[in-house]
Amino acid sequence: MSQEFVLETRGLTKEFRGFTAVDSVDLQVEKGTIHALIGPNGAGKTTVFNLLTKYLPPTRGEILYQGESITKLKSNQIARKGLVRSFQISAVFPHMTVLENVRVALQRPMGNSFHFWKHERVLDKLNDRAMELLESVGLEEYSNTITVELPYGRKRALELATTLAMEPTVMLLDEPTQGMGHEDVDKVVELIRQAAVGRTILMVEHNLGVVSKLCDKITVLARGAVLAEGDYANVSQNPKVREAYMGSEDAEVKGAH
Ligand SMILES: Nc1ncnc2c1ncn2[C@@H]1O[C@H](COP(=O)(O)OP(=O)(O)OP(=O)(O)O)[C@@H](O)[C@H]1O
Repeated sequence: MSQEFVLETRGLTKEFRGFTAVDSVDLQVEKGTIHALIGPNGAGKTTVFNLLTKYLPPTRGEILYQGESITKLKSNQIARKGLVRSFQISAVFPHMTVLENVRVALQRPMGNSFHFWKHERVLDKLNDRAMELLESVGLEEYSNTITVELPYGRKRALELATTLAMEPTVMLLDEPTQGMGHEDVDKVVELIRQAAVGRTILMVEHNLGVVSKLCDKITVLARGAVLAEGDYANVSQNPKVREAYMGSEDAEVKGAH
């Protein structure tokens, strides 16, 4: 048992009809850290995330969470154990208000999310907690806004609030700053930093500036395998990493400053 690692993969492999998208990946995520999974397009990052959150079954290998094998568990089972993925496509209900979305998320751990419309009064009791969560992501003034009307960056903040409602121990963030302008990126970086207090975060992130600011440890994937690992300074100087990113050194330098 490796207690120091809250999340670990051993020989994790995914083949799609003979094509190896994830190749014997040994990932070790230390408790209390913000860990990034980076790599060029097609490196296998999304597939690793899909394996970790059980959207896909692995071809081979093992996944351990808090020292226990979760290889055979389902998505909802691991979410209940505290391994929760955020920033998924449509993680929120667009036609509910912002507050309603958080209340629904607060109901999820209780396993009765499908009956939320029947218990309006019960849900009202959750308002305080929901407002607290909205405050924690700076959305209190948007509580009565219909979610579809939220600006993009705010929608992401709401997704973070709905994830926090599930009281995750480990949060998996899938490209949290994707498609955002500078200002929103800075806000989300700050939110992630706050959300990371007392938790562990594993994130796939293309913006290397964000990675350099936030992450304690970086695992670089290339062609499905781990190419390098370390802190940003280490990894960004690694010639193998620079080569794998071919021509994107510019982006790296720009992104980091
Ligand atoms: N369901 C699938 N069937 C076949 N091949 C797949 C499938 N999913 C992913 N792949 C292939 O596996 C490889 C890894 O893809 P993946 O999406 O995990 O990479 P990524 O690092 O997330 O890329 P990006 O940065 O572009 O999102 C790619 O070559 C992709 O075409």
